[in-house]
Amino acid sequence: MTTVAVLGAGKIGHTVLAGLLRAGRPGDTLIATARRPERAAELREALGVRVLANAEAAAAADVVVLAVKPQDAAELMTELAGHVSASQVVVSLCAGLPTSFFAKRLPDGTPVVRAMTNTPALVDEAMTVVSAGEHATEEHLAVAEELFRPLGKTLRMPEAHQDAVTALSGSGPAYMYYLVEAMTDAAILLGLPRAAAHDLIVQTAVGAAAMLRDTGEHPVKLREAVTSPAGTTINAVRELERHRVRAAIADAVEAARDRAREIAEEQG
Ligand SMILES: NC(=O)C1=CN([C@@H]2O[C@H](COP(=O)(O)OP(=O)(O)OC[C@H]3O[C@@H](n4cnc5c(N)ncnc54)[C@H](O)[C@@H]3O)[C@@H](O)[C@H]2O)C=CC1
Ligand SMILES: O=C(O)[C@@H]1CCC=N1
Repeated sequence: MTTVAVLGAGKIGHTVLAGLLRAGRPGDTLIATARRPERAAELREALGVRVLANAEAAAAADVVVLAVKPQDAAELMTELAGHVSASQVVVSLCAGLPTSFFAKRLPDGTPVVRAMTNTPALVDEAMTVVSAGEHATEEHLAVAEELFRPLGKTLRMPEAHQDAVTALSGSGPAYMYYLVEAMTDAAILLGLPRAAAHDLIVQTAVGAAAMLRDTGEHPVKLREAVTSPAGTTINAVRELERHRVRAAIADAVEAARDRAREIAEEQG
């Protein structure tokens, strides 16, 4: 079995490691790195994986997962100099950074896969999109897919789509939680107890998501089925349109995509 090192085991790195352990991967095939010694101790205790220095971790792994913030990636690559070779696969989770960012800092020919997952990996419901960099072959993409498959769904897309993917499914859970928060406020306005409102909204979100997934119906059809003539739902939909919520969502997703592009420019 391959050895996987997750460099920078913060929120998403920890989530990936925990998911792989849940899927039955032996702890001794996993390595984590952390900046602070307290974090390293936490990871050892919570996950039972090895926690090493970045260079040591990378050298010992077949698959090197980069899970630091994009702003910390260049420094990390300096630390890895001489410890990664073209026989390994580097999988970057860094928002915005193209595979070329890593390729020019790694030995010639090192395969780099750009991946974007999301936090529902915590409950094995992630959406992960993988894209091949210049030296990544079918085999390397398969390695990355195999890594993320236990955490939810995986999809291959050309790297050119990754900034849009980041804005959509990478950041997407935050938009869903924002909607839940807003609906909870609305429920409070209507006088519902907060705990009951939370349960109503969460089950409604879960039910609607299951309908989308299990029926395969177009969302418009599903919405129409809820919207009775001269009923209540159409009044709410009219307000959403009046407040230009559809346009606001388009602007929001575009702004996230633009930020991914900006990160790449800032980091060079
Ligand atoms: N949070 C999310 O939903 C998602 C995040 N990502 C990407 O994953 C990466 C990490 O994001 P988060 O986990 O949210 O951030 P985070 O800040 O929780 O995790 C990053 C971790 O890297 C550590 N770190 C930084 N430099 C290091 C170094 N040189 N050596 C060892 N550890 C180092 C930090 O101490 C921190 O614990 C980012 O590039 C982000 O774009 C990708 C998909 C989803
Ligand atoms: O907000 C961010 O930059 C990261 C990337 C996608 C989700 N979280």
